[in-house]
Amino acid sequence: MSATIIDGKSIAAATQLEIKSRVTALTKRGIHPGLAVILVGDNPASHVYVSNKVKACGTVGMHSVLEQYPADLTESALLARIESLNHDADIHGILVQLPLPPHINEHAVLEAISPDKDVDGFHLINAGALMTGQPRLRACTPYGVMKMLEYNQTPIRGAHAVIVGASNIVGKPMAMMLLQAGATVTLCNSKTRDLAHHTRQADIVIAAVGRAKMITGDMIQAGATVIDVGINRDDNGKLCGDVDFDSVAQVAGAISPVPGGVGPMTITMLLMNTLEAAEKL
Ligand SMILES: Nc1nc2c(c(=O)[nH]1)N[C@@H](CN(C=O)c1ccc(C(=O)N[C@@H](CCC(=O)O)C(=O)O)cc1)CN2
Repeated sequence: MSATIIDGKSIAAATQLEIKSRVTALTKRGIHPGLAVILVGDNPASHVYVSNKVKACGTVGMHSVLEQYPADLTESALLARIESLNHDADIHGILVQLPLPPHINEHAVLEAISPDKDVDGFHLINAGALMTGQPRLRACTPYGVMKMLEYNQTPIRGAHAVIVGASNIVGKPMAMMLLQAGATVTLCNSKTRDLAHHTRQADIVIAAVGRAKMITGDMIQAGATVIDVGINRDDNGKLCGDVDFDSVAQVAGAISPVPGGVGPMTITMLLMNTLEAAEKL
């Protein structure tokens, strides 16, 4: 293996130290940043993610509340709860864990969160602000990827970045952040013809397509930086990303692992957004 490992766990720990000192300073001024996390239903992975988010709040000295509701919670009851949190002075960030049960309209829920407390950065106002180059609260996963590229000192201005996966929560905001930082961006999707033709031209590859190990070493330019956003299980049930780590690490200049890469940064940037929302007060 020749690639440098971009260690999300240690970048997350360093970033959390910075967040902690800003939380302490803000608390001394009488504002104690607070996050409300809402979980509807019993998706086992979501349970792990929300409890890790609440635990991380404790690590940096933030106030948090975890609200868990059964899968048959009505959409109107959820909207009413969000409206009440929008007016709660102790809460600076509101997060509704996705996915939601199918009977609840995800768009309606995300738009119900006050844009000033939308620490996921999914509200139309925050997505639009990012798109027009005036970022407010940013989507946590791509925000975390930007931090990882910064720590790795990956040149972005003038680089060609290829993103595989065009979701609203990762691919599209990722494209906007890289564009804003001066990259030339190619945004691929599941129907892109000859995907390898695109990825082979990239200085930076962001894999966020949700298919285990689909980006292989022969698809990567020598020396490229490869960030793996995927969270999948391989045939043996082992956690893996969208990148075939062993073959890609032979050719890439730098690579992020799964686990221990983007995941811990997603949670850390949620803390950063909550802090920034409280600081804006
Ligand atoms: N409201 C939101 N819902 C979802 C988001 C989101 O950003 N906001 N993203 C994903 C899930 N997610 C955060 O919620 C998330 C996924 C994975 C990790 C993580 O730390 N993964 C670890 C591995 C964990 C494991 O062992 O299973 C890693 O990669 O090291 C953090 C957050 C969908 N929903």
